[in-house]
Amino acid sequence: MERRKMVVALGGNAIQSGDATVKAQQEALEQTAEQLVKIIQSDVDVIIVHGNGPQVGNILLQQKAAESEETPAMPLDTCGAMSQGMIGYWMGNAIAKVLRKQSITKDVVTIVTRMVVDENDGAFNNPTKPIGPFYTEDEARRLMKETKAVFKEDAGRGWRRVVPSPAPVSILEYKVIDSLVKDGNIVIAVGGGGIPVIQSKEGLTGTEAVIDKDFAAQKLAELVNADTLVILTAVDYVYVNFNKPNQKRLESVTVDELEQYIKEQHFAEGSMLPKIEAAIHFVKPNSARKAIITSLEKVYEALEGKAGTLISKEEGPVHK
Ligand SMILES: Nc1ncnc2c1ncn2[C@@H]1O[C@H](COP(=O)(O)OP(=O)(O)O)[C@@H](O)[C@H]1O
Ligand SMILES: NC(=O)OP(=O)(O)O
Repeated sequence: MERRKMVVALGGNAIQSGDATVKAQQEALEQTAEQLVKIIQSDVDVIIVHGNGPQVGNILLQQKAAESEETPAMPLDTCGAMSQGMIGYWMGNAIAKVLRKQSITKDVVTIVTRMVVDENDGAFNNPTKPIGPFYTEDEARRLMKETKAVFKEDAGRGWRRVVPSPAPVSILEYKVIDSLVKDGNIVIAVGGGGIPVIQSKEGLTGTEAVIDKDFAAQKLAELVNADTLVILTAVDYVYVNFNKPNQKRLESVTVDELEQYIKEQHFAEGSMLPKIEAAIHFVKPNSARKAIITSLEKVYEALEGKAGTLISKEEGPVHK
C-alpha cells in the first residue's frame, strides 16, 4: 500500500520570535523539532518547508552593510539561497538531535531548491512580501526616501521592507525530493518558498523576489502527490470574526464555505488569507486530499482529528 505523504509548512514563530541571534533561532528550532518528531514517528512520509522572511531580510542588510569592492553585496535570490542553507542546517541539526534521543534511525537532509517563476508575473511591479526587521513609520518613510526600497505596514505589527512575491510555477528538484522521502529520509526543501529563477532558452537566471512559503508548499504537495498539506502557524485554529467578541473557530470546513468566508473578508491579507488560498488550491482538484491549519503545539492532535482546522473539498469528519 502507498504510504501517506505529508508536506508541512512551518510558520515564522517556528524559527524566530523577536530574537535574531543564532542561539535564539537554534533554540527555537530545537523546540520545533521536538513537536515535529511526534509526527515523523507516525507512519507518514514528511517533507518540511519553512519560511525565511526575517532571515533573508537580515542577510540582505548584512550584505549592504559590509559592501565594498572586495566584498560585493549579493542579490536577493542569492540571499534566499543563503537563508535556505542556514535554516536547513540549523533545522537538520535540531531534528537529528531529537531523532537520536528517541533512537529513531532516519536521516534528515536539506535540499537547496529552485522555484521557477514567470518573468511577466504582475507581482514584480507590486512588492508585497515583508522581509527583515520591523521599523517605525518615520524610519520606514526616511528609508524609502534614501533608498529604492519599498516599505509597507505589516498586518498591524509595524513597517517592513516589501519585495516582489511571484506565484510558484514549478520546482526544479521535486523528483529528487520525492525519491529521498520515498527512501525513508526526512526532507527539508523549498525553504523560503524556493530560490526564484526565470527559465529561458539560455538557461536559468535568479530574480530578486521572495516567494510565499505557503503557496510554495502547496505547489510541492501537488508535484509529489501528497495527500495532506499541513500549514503550521501561531494559532491553533482558523477563525471567522477573528479577534472580535463573536470570534468562532473553524474545525472542519469545505472549500465552498471558505470561499464564502473569503468574500466576507474574514481572513487578513498577507497573513491568514494566503494560507487559506493555498489550502483551497490544494484540496479543490481532488476529494482525497486534505489540508490542516493549526499550531505546532497541536499538530499531533490535528493529525488525529482532535484539533486544528481541517479543510476538505466536500464535508469532512467532525472533531473526535
Ligand atoms: N481569520 C483568522 N484566523 C486565525 N488567524 C488569523 C486570522 N486572520 C489573521 N490571522 C492571523 O494570521 C496569523 C498567521 O499569519 P502569519 O503570522 O503571517 O503566518 P506565519 O506563521 O506563516 O508567519 C495568525 O497568527 C493570526 O494572528
Ligand atoms: N518566504 C516566506 O513566506 O517567509 P515567511 O513565512 O517567513 O514570511
